[in-house]
Amino acid sequence: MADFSTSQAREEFEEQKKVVQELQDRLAETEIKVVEGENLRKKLHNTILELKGNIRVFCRVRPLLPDDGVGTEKAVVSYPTSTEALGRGIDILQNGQKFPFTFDKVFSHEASQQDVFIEISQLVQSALDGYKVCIFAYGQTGSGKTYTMMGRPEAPEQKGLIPRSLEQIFQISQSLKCQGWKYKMQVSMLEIYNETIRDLLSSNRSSNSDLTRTDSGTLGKQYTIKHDANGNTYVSDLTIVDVCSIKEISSLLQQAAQSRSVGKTQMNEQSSRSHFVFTLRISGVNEGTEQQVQGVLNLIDLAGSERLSKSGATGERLKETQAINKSLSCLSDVIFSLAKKEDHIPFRNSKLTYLLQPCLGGDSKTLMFVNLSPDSSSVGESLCSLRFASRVNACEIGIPRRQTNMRIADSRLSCG
Ligand SMILES: Nc1ncnc2c1ncn2[C@@H]1O[C@H](COP(=O)(O)OP(=O)(O)OP(=O)(O)O)[C@@H](O)[C@H]1O
Repeated sequence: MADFSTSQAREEFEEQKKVVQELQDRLAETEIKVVEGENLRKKLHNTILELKGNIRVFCRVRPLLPDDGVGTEKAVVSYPTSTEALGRGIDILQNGQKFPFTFDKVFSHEASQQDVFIEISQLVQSALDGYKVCIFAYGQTGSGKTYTMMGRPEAPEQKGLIPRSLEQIFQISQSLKCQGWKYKMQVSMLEIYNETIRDLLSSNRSSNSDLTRTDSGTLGKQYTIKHDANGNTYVSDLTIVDVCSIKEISSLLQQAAQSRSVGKTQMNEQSSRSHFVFTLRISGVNEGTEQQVQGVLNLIDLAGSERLSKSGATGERLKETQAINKSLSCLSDVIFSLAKKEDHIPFRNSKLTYLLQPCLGGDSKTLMFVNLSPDSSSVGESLCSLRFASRVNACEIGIPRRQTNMRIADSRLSCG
């Protein structure tokens, strides 16, 4: 009797074990399918957006910082969990009222630099395939634009999108060598400060910060923005440096960081008061197939978008804030005109919009980050930024075009 019940129990146990194993296998299969499904969703989503020609918008909320002050930690930001809005929605609470927004992607304060980079790495890679790519960060002072774009280069896991993108580009260009591809890379870096372009890689810039704050760039240099028929942008007299390695770019980034104007406002100790534009031009030639590609990667850290009343700026700082507000309001004029499909788009109204013309009005793949501070005292600014970002997201700028041709056809054309 005892033997019978033991063997029955063993059989039941074996049966249960089989069921558990089957369930585990099915779970593993489903998990793989979910990952595959998510990858497919991302790919289709990207394709749809490319076909629609919209500017993509990613939103990123930074963590609360000790400097944010006591009483500002009240939760004003939340993330909807519904299937449609998961990972794409953000709700802002102001005076008991909830304001919902949806973007292509929303990163909470928990997102790491790597999490953010994974989402843009495909876009970065397309610069190597011959596309013009433009990524810019918009948001109030201290909301995490520079952290997102540059990060803290001294800590590897906190490196931002610029160093990560460049590392990826160099890695992939190396691995494409065996397929016959050779790439030439050129870097330029500029800032727009009080409506004046400054060359951040010029070797003969004045080191006197007061002088450089008020002069019109490096002496005798014009820095005129020009667009050619292919939608490529050039800035006259701007230093362009050939680069062969990530190490070379890193030292150029350091040089540029030292040259950047930084000032103090009530909102951020080390507030960057200028728009920073990093440009990498990529020319690729395939020795085997004679194919040529020309891509551009523009990475832009805009100056803080806070309103005058909040920044507490006076004197020189007030002038800067007014200039920043002017160029950012020109940017929003351009965005609104594009959204309304007006015949005339006022690109020429500011240096920033004229420089960005091919990214905003042309055939680039453009992505905007809207950065937010999570503290309750920033809720008004956050709403302004999110409303602007929603308009940007709705803008159709055209279908991205790849700049590629055959070397033979090219040389015939130039001979003829
Ligand atoms: N995701 C994040 N994780 C950790 N710290 C962050 C994050 N985002 C921003 N910070 C920190 O918050 C502070 C302000 O960020 P940051 O300087 O990037 O703001 P900003 O928007 O670029 O300001 P500005 O307009 O003055 O350039 C910095 O100390 C930065 O290191």
